[in-house]
Amino acid sequence: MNPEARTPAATDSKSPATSPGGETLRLTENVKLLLEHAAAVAKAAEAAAILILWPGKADWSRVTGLLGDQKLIVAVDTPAQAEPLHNSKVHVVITNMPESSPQDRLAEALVECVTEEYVAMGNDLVAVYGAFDATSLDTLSLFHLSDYLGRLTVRELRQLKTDIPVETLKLVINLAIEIGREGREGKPVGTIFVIGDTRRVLAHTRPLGFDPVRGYSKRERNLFDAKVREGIKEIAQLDGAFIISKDGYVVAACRHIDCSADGISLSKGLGSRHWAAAAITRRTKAVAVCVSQSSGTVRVFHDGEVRMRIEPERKRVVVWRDTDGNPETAR
Ligand SMILES: Nc1ncnc2c1ncn2[C@@H]1O[C@H](COP(=O)(O)OP(=O)(O)OP(=O)(O)O)[C@@H](O)[C@H]1O
Repeated sequence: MNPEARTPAATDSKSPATSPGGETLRLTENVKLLLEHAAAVAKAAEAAAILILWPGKADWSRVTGLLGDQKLIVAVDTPAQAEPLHNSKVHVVITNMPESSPQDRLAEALVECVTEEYVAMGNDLVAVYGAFDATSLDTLSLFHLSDYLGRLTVRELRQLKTDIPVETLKLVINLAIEIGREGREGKPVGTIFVIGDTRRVLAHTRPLGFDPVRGYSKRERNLFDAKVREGIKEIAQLDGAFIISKDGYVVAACRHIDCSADGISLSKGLGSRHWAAAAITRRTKAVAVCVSQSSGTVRVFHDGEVRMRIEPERKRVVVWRDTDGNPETAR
């Protein structure tokens, strides 16, 4: 049956009724058809779950009835909207982006589904959301999560508005993720990579002692070479930051960043390494990639702000907004 063949006004009189932001989802004939089709697609694709992007109220027991035995995840926009769902059988993710487009909220919800471990990166997932009509559900999509989230990561990198090639950013971020996950000889390692605008970056930093990459040829400092990356993992145990050119060469290592943190606000709990990473990207056009020694988390800074956050066990799962907690003002 074609859902489009039904009129949008064909409502189910037994359904409660409101829409996103507090109203109730009306289980119209079209919405019921969409949900039944979502269940059929999920079954055929062996999807791990069905995600419904609906921040308002709904009769979730009726919705789950329409979905059969499929796992249901509901994406809401705020913790307050999640509250009434806590005692129900549905899983909940919070986007924290009530003002954003349905597509951006969906992208965030997909990341949260993996981050909350409701589904795995290798799974397929069916999403139902209101792409065209925010007051209802009108669209059904099937995602292979690892492909989709990988593409989103690149899209997010492209949005950084920097002249640093995405390939260099990806390379350094992947290296940072590996350092955060593996550490060195069983010990956690933290470090900073400052990429691009190298002349100005060098002017805002000073050597902490001897520079372990000094005297090496350009070829021996090329991060696109796997052997060079292995060497950098060794040096990452030392204090200070790596300075990387936009084409992926290590220009200097073990540099102390001397930058004022004026005008910067970061989440509570982030220490001097992260403040230094934020500050250098506010004073220059560089992008900084910071690995936390205490958690293994990788954060990407640009223009003084956290633009991406990657948790250690969840390679390629990116949280775009810094949701560590309440922002702390510059100190
Ligand atoms: N301005 C700086 N430039 C370069 N490296 C720095 C700077 N400030 C701190 N670091 C490095 O960060 C290390 C850890 O500092 P701190 O614990 O305050 O940072 P943090 O942000 O909490 O990071 P982590 O999560 O890695 O502990 C220091 O020992 C030093 O090696």
